[in-house]
Amino acid sequence: MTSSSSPSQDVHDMQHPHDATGPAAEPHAESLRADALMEEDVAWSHTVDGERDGDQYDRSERAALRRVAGLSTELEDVTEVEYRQLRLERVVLVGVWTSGTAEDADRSLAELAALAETAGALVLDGVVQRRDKPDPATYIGSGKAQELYDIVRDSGADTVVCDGELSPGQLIHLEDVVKVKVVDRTALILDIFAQHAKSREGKAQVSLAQMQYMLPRLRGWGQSLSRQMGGGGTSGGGGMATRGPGETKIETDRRRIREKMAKMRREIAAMKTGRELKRQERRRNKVPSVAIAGYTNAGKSSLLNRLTGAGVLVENALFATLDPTVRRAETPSGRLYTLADTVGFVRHLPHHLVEAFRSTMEEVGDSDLILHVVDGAHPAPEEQLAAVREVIRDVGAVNVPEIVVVNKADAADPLVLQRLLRVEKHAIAVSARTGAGIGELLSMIDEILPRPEVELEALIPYTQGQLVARAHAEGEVLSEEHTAEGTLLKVRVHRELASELSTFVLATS
Ligand SMILES: Nc1nc2c(ncn2[C@@H]2O[C@H](COP(=O)(O)OP(=O)(O)OP(=O)(O)O)[C@@H](O)[C@H]2O)c(=O)[nH]1
Ligand SMILES: [Mg+2]
Repeated sequence: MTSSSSPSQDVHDMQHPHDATGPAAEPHAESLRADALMEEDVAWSHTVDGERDGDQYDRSERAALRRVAGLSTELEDVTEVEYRQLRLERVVLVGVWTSGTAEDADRSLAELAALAETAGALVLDGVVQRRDKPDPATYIGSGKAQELYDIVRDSGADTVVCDGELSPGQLIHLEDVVKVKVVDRTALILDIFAQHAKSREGKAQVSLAQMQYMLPRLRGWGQSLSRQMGGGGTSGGGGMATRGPGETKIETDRRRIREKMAKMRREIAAMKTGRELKRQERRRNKVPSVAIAGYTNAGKSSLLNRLTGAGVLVENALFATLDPTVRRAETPSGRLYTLADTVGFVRHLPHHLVEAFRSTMEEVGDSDLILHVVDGAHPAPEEQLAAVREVIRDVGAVNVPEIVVVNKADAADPLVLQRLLRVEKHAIAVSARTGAGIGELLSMIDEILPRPEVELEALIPYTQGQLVARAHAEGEVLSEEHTAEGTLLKVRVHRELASELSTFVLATS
């Protein structure tokens, strides 16, 4: 699998948000290789019309579904009720700029805008206030909050999104001033994650993180909840002040949420065991693993597609990928390895999510090599590199070798590329889109991946064909000759396989 077949990296530059109804958009999951190694994967999906594949259909479908308001009145669905409420439509962004340059502040707000758009919102306006620290009561100062109210009223926004994590009190107070819903960056990211998670485990993790986030804020948002459940009557319009009889109800809700969280944790632990077993299986087979990590939207999935020809969802949206995808790949010298796509990083990833997605991160920490993808065309690639490394360090993946893959070389400023390549030891500029640099990247991977430690020569009888197959799959075949007595192999293998081959070995070196 080299760069020869690479479907549709570009399709998502064309916007086709909610129109996935035509026959061309049908998911075409074609099981090309049901490899035991990759059992945990969904079937490889292949692009049929050069434009869309199953995953992408999925994504459009998810986006379309999101707009259907299906509010349940069951308490079991408490998180769903609350989070459906979070469906953003027309938003105004607000940030507090405490340190750094004005450009830093603008960039941070631009990223918030991208996040909001990814969540399906229309961004109407954005304001930044310079302050030493956020106002303890209303996040931005009270004068600014009034101005914000004017902007909200004039623009017809229905939501304010703050560029930070706000305390429950700050959310309530600011809502009282601006008279529309106020959400913070954390809630926004959780919302995006909730929209994108696909696997059972991913969904469970996100919903656990949402509950964790919600628990201390239940009082504020609880009003809509009691409205949902109390058969109406208590709602008092704008503010969040009406509590009264809901107070004890909130207590009950809290308890039920805690119980649900405990149950969820147990379920997640069980799912984790299953995944862990598969990972061990791969490790036992000594298949080296490569993890693709990097800032969100850097082009990780595009790179995976380019390297393996897998039809993974690529989208110009943040957090398009939320479930770890593992594919098999082969080095130019014919060695097999696994290549894992991972969830993107973002600055100030909500803490609950770092916890929740520790599993993906563990995959990164556990790998033999990290391909750290960075968007060379981004205005501040160094910042992205640093932000990602912080998380990698957080999960203890410090001793894994890393290749910095500076992607989007086709669109990047050559000077920026030069600068990055000079600073980073193991770095290469590539374009997942055009394929430039991919050949060299493959050779670099080949060089760095650990090699099996035993080199031997064996004459394997034709009745033992499965051993020859394993030598190819798990080892590195240096030469192969078909003689009258059997297959003469010069091969480099790991110890276990070496001992299984021992009866046929002619020479070891
Ligand atoms: N110009 C250019 N654009 C690219 C290249 N690689 C990827 N892109 C675009 O960058 C956007 C993001 O690509 P993805 O592969 O989805 O990025 P990702 O890192 O997987 O993103 P998340 O899963 O959302 O974290 C898409 O619009 C791609 O078409 C490249 O080499 N050149
Ligand atoms: Mg992706």
